[in-house]
Amino acid sequence: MNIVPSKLPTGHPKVTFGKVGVLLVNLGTPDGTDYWSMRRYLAEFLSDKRVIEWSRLFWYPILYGIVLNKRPQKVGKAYEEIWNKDLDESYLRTYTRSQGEKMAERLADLPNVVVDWGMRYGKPSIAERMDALKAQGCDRILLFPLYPQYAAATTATVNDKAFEYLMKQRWQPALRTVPTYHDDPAYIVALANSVRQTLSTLEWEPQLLITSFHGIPQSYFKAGDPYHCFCYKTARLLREELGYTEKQLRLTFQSRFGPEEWLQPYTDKTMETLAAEGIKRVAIMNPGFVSDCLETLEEIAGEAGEIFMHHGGENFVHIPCLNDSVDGINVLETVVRRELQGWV
Ligand SMILES: C=CC1=C(C)c2cc3[nH]c(cc4nc(cc5[nH]c(cc1n2)c(C)c5CCC(=O)O)C(CCC(=O)O)=C4C)c(C)c3C=C
Ligand SMILES: [Fe+2]
Ligand SMILES: [Fe+2]
Repeated sequence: MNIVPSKLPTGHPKVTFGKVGVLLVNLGTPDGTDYWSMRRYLAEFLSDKRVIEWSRLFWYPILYGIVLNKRPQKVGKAYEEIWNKDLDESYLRTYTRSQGEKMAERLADLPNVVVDWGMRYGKPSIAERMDALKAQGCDRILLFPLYPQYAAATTATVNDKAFEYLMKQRWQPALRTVPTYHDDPAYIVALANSVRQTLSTLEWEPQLLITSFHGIPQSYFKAGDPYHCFCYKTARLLREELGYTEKQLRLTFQSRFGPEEWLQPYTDKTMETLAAEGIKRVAIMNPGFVSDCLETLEEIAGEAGEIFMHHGGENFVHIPCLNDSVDGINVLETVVRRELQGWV
């Protein structure tokens, strides 16, 4: 409920309150595939201390001297291959917007709840959308980093950014952050349904299902990041839900960046050796990604498939992420309604 401005004493600043905001936040994405858009995006992303933990004194000369000169062109070409040409944006932004819109429809029975969406890097920024929620009278905000498996490089940096915004506010909204939901039954069932759905369209049967998660450096894992265990738990629960044996489902880690050792087994290396093991029909999915994006469409559906076929594979299918499917929104709605308890 908002105080009607006409009832306020003369000279009293306008006050709005009484609503609850739900802010969905994904990683982010460049505004375009050109050099400068890519460079701006990568500079913001790769100067985040939660993403690259090396000392700034060591990392910045490499970032500004080498990475930001070469990588924008290379990665821009990869983005071009998976760009949503209809809306002139990446699919990550298309799906995140659609998730926000569909979530708002699902929560229509809660008239005091306002749903919005934003990105950790690039636009729309977390600060911009938190400002917009406040302006609409949200004095409580549920912040939902869209990562089923908590990691410092993803969930924590979204939370950091929201708290950084709060540091500058005179009237801070109360903030709740959504915890890891890697073992939520709604999430596991939705993943299993997506596997069954894709496999039902095939004329062949996979010998192996690979669950490929984004990796993190080994050093982050050794420093206590729980991400590794959360990925393994998701994969185990999915295997049990599907009724597969341990041989029928394998977990791998993708998207290595830089010279460090990352979590293993690596997805690309695994794809090279499967056929030699006698595994020639493979399905692969990315349970850690709420939306399809560069890392799933280009690196897995594209590159990983090519590696597999080049090394003797015969059949390959990529199972899409949950995206804005009915099941995908069911998962997000289940988590949001649970975390809103006591506020609505
Ligand atoms: C050290 C670098 C990186 C860490 C650690 C990292 C962790 C991490 N990332 C995701 C999800 C996504 N990453 C995406 C792209 C991407 N990731 C890195 C680096 C690290 N990620 C880079 C440099 C990039 C940009 C592309 C590139 O230059 O290779 C994306 C896709 C964004 C898109 O617009 O499509 C996602 C999503 C997770 C879940 C994670 C750790 C758990
Ligand atoms: Fe990443
Ligand atoms: Fe673990």
